[in-house]
Amino acid sequence: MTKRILVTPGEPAGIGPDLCLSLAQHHFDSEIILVADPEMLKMRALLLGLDLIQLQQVDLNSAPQPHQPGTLKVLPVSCGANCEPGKLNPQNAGYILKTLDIAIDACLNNQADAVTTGPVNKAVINDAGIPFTGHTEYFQQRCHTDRVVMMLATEELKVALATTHIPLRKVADAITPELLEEVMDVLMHSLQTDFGLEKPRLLVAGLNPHAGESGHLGSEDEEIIAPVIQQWRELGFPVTGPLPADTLYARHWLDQADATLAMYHDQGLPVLKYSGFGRALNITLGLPIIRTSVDHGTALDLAGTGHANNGSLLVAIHYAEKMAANRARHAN
Ligand SMILES: NC(=O)C1=CN([C@@H]2O[C@H](COP(=O)(O)OP(=O)(O)OC[C@H]3O[C@@H](n4cnc5c(N)ncnc54)[C@H](O)[C@@H]3O)[C@@H](O)[C@H]2O)C=CC1
Ligand SMILES: NCC(=O)COP(=O)(O)O
Repeated sequence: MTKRILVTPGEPAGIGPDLCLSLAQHHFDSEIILVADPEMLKMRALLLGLDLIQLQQVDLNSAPQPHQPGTLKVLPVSCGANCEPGKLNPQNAGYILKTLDIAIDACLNNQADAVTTGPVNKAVINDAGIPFTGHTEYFQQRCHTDRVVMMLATEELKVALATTHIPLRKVADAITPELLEEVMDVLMHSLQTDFGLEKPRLLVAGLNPHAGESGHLGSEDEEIIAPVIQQWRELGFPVTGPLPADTLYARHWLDQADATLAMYHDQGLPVLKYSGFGRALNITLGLPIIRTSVDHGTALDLAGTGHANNGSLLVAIHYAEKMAANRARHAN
């Protein structure tokens, strides 16, 4: 059956709208629907010389039809405020969150099979007076899910994160046995069900330099991370660590693993972006719905220029399609 994927362009001043417009030129087996302001899209299309694309308004009660190149389906949501490429406007924060809410609700109500999100600027949403740390936490909250895990992935490397958008100063306190147990549960379950890895080979990074150097450079590695790893090893899973993060991301170790778990955002993601920026996707594991996303930010400098690369958005949509088909197979 044809799947329905909702795509939110994210920050309207960024490259999200440009990338979404580029989808008209691609083939998808599923139905692709942008949840966005059609007027904003038309203005961006004009700027980019893509104004021949037919924008078709849809509602979610119709049966999904495969994507037709040259056309784009749009579920209309009005920006309500001025929107210039490259210029953030806090007055559009409500619009951005509304597109996410519509997409989340449609998935929760089984009117759509997955949502793929474009990048948002977290600061401008906060500047509008709305506390917002990221899609990951927003989807967790809106789906009433106790624990989710952020994972960025390419064909060759999967990097999951134990903590997401918190200040570095708070990371060590956040690494508790309870957190790690929950993160490992979500991660291992998703690697098994969504990625078909029966016994995932996982490398877990330590928190401190040299994984604590036997306790001389911090106690978290031995006292908190190692016992959680041991629990999984006793269940027969090939989980290795805590490894010094610099060693873990060396080819020697990665060649023996299906996935890696980093303790914080900037421990794992620079490696992923160095090796695969532009062809990676971001997935929120543990949600009742499917959410994939791009591996990059709003790139305000490129909005409206035609120089933004849509590789990651294509990967994120294709992966959402794959996950939706997988879940439908499991459900039958
Ligand atoms: N999924 C999301 O919503 C994400 C949002 N962000 C947000 O994006 C904002 C800007 O973040 P930055 O760290 O500056 O990262 P960024 O990814 O927006 O930009 C970093 C550099 O990469 C380039 N770049 C980014 N995407 C590109 C693309 N598709 N094609 C070609 N070049 C591209 C940019 O021009 C810039 O030089 C922040 O507010 C951050 O919170 C960042 C990552 C993910
Ligand atoms: N660096 C990836 C990132 O921060 C994405 O955050 P989110 O908005 O997907 O939660």
